[in-house]
Amino acid sequence: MKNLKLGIFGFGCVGQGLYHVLQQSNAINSEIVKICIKDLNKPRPLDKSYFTNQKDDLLQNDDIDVIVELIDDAEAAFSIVSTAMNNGKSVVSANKKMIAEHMEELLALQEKNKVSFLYEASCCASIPIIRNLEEYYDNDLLTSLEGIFNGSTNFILTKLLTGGQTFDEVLKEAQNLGFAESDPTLDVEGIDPKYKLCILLFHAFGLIAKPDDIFNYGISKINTFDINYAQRHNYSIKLISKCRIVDEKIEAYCLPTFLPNDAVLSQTNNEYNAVILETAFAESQLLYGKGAGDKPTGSAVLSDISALNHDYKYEYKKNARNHGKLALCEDFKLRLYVRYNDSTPPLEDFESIEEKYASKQGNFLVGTIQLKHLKHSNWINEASISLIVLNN
Ligand SMILES: NC(=O)C1=CN([C@@H]2O[C@H](COP(=O)(O)OP(=O)(O)OC[C@H]3O[C@@H](n4cnc5c(N)ncnc54)[C@H](OP(=O)(O)O)[C@@H]3O)[C@@H](O)[C@H]2O)C=CC1
Ligand SMILES: N[C@@H](CC=O)C(=O)O
Repeated sequence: MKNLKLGIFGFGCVGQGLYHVLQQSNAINSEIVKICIKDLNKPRPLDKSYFTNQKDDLLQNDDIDVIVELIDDAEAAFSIVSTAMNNGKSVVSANKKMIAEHMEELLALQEKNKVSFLYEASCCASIPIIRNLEEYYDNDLLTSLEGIFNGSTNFILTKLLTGGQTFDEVLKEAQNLGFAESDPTLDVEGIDPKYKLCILLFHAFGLIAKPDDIFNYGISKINTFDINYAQRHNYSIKLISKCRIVDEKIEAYCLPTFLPNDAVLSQTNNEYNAVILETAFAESQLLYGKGAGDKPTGSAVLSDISALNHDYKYEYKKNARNHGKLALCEDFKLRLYVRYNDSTPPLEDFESIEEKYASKQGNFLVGTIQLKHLKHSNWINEASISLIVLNN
């Protein structure tokens, strides 16, 4: 077995999680050579000699074979990862924003430099979804992939539905536990799970989608009125990311969704994530595990480092096979609950309205709308509007 020499960028939640996991695992032979962080004055649980704030101490260091990128700044991460690959080093990353925004450049860098770039931890943290999509679901029978791809929002929704705490209190708890992004807007507005959806869409179907092309709506406007609606109907509320192939087109979105309490995804609580895959013959399959947190995420990073010991690379076979054949589409229907306090949303945007309710506490309608009308409307951004998908 090789003795991999690691240069780690970032020693926050995930960096420290990886350190603990590496200490406790004897499955791989690796050594941390240096750790690059921003602030040299922060107290650290390791000897000072490990740390530097000079990226070239790692990137230009011939003793380092593998760069492990675990920082919270996507643009700095892209520069680090690009330089590392151009210097012939393999890279492991957990940075979904950077990967979703730069997928094409990252593919070219791997190709040009003949290095490996692995990022299992970027999607649903501890759930081994990317390598499964690459290896096990390497066929044309996968038709859809959906699930809960964000630990912080699932933690918040679980606590809000249980009652007793405000949105801000639960968000703070998710931040203290290390689940939330440094900018938690990425979590609560459904942007972080959309980045993950872009990555998984690529590994599932070979389509590179830009984050801006996929519609997302967050959970920040969900209030007691919506929670009461869910409880009256025996529903949970989950932030669902979904993509599926219909007639060589891909329908994809990330939206809060009411689900019956006995649905599999309703049983996925707190920081747990779940992915449901639909295939032609195996039918429905479920992957479940912690979607955020130090050691669960560190464990996925460890698995990538271990894969490098065996010279593992993603082959992106579906990209080669489906290149140019599939495209995102926006003309599909959603059954939607819309809660509003002030003015009624423009009813002409809807194909049909099946229920309209008004009271002193709040108003809602249930209707069917095409994604293209929803995505391009302005009224959905009003502070008093909340959107939640209702499954049939
Ligand atoms: N937290 C989680 O549960 C998960 C996080 N991720 C992803 O992992 C990555 C890291 O997240 P997390 O550990 O939570 O973040 P933290 O905020 O806890 O830690 C970030 C670390 O990055 C360092 N850093 C920031 N910018 C630079 C830079 N330019 N050069 C060197 N070091 C830098 C910081 O240094 P300093 O210590 O000096 O401030 C800090 O050590 C992110 O991309 C995140 O999206 C993925 C899955 C799960
Ligand atoms: N902020 C993210 C961390 C893991 O990707 C989340 O809450 O899921």
